[in-house]
Amino acid sequence: MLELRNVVKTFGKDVRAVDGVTLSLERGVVGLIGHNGAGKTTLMQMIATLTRPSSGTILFDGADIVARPQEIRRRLGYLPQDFGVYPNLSALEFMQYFAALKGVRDPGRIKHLLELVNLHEQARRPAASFSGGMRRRLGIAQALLNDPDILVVDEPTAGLDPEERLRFRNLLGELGASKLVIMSTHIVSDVETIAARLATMDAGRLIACETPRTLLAQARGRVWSATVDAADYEQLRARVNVLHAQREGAQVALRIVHGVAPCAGARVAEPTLEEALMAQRYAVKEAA
Ligand SMILES: Nc1ncnc2c1ncn2[C@@H]1O[C@H](COP(=O)(O)OP(=O)(O)OP(=O)(O)O)[C@@H](O)[C@H]1O
Repeated sequence: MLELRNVVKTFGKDVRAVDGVTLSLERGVVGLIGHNGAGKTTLMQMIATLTRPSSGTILFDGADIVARPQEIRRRLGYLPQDFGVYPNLSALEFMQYFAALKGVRDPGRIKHLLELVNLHEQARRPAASFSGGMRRRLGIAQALLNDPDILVVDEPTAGLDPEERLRFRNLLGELGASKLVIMSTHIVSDVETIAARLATMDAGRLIACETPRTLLAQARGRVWSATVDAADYEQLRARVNVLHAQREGAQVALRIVHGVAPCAGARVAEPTLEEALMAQRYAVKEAA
């Protein structure tokens, strides 16, 4: 469906925001994970045809989207990181406004989408009174007006409370059954139950794009739990990658990623997905 071949985006002489990304994506939710500045937004903006690659190719169902951006625009929904609503418009008016801009004439579609994002009961309230989560759900509803095949959402869960997060996650998971949904986030738990694949980026590069199952399998045997004396902790920390440390009186309970047992008494632990991603990051760094 979507194919990126050696995509590069540079800003000025020094910044390689996206550095040679090659990636092939089909239907389902893809979580795009990376630290601040990893290149997620730039990559998504190129897919959304809001900025052009400096080099490389992006194909959507075989069509080059740089040469023919309309091929993907017709079938794309995009929710930018800094999505804003018009405070004086109600949710219904907002949707009517965007439906008119996008040439969507079916009023039933607006009703359906407001129900889908669970805003139908607040449809006549001005958006100024909406919470962050409600605003973002309205953003998803407008991105779905044209019934897109590909939905690109840039950090939609930032600043949401746990309940809104869960609601949003479930909504994107449902949409992933019939569409390619690309969602960037810093927070692994936002995508771990819904993502078919996790694409990790670091300094513009794609580290890997794997299923959660593969990531966990790769990390198995490399994540350890251990409890050490606080006095030994500093020394150990200088030698191995510590994922988590919790002080318990004179001792420290640790989760560690390491190829072999990191210290006496360490036990192999079942990795969480977040730990598996960190283990992958360390493995790439060590190989470099
Ligand atoms: N218009 C621009 N001009 C110059 N540099 C830019 C521009 N846009 C992005 N960058 C730089 O490119 C790099 C990647 O930025 P990008 O916003 O894509 O990262 P990100 O992973 O989305 O980060 P965040 O999680 O903070 O949104 C950063 O070093 C950023 O400063």
